[in-house]
Amino acid sequence: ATKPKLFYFRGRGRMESIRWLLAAAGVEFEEEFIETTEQYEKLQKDGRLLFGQVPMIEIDGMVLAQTRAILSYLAAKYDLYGKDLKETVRINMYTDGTLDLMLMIALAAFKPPAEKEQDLALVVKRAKTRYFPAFEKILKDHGEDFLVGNKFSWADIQLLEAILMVEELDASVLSDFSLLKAFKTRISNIPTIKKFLQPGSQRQPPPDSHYVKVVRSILHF
Ligand SMILES: CCCCC[C@H]1O[C@@H](O)C[C@@H]1SC[C@H](NC(=O)CC[C@H](N)C(=O)O)C(=O)NCC(=O)O
Repeated sequence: ATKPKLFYFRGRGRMESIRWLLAAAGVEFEEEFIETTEQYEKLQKDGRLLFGQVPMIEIDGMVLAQTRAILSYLAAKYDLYGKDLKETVRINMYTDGTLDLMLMIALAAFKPPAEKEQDLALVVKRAKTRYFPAFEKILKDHGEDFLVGNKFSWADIQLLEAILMVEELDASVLSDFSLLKAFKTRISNIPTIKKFLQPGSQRQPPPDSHYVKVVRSILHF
């Protein structure tokens, strides 16, 4: 069978959570990195970008857009989406939260230095006062190894991704969250994730000025 193919810039952005979900599910995927306006405009002209936007992924004979729609499809396809609707809605709540937090980081990369610093300080504050306390409580109340139904799900994958991303901004961010520290170790040791965390995997590095320049030049903003 042909592997899923991802179309995005050579960076994290909105595509990184899709890379994480595929990797955690043990699914090999290919990428076409959009580095020039010509590439982007060809995809648009060929009608392959629903709303003229990326992320776009080709999978199972479909051309999919919209990050959350893609993530939901993959979670369901690889049995990472709960055993019933009540578990699925919890997974959606948790992943909407971690996606909100990660998109704050992604967008900060495009701000001028002073504003970027303020935005990233706010990300760490939100993580420490809003998001991580919520997940610490969920783990405490639930008393299981995973966030939902004591089975590994998309919610666990994305929380680990968010924890690691915030730790890149402040390495001590989990100091007050002992259950999250244990969660991080546990989920990082899941073989498919452990492999994805090794150098040389398809995981993208934090956004740098080159990446910002390329995206700006392609999207003309
Ligand atoms: C470092 C991370 C990248 C930051 C920049 C990205 O975040 C977004 O704000 C823009 C890009 S991602 C690229 C952007 N894509 C989206 O905004 C998709 C939003 C959609 N709701 C989704 O979730 O997939 C894009 O194609 N824009 C062209 C344009 O709309 O005409």
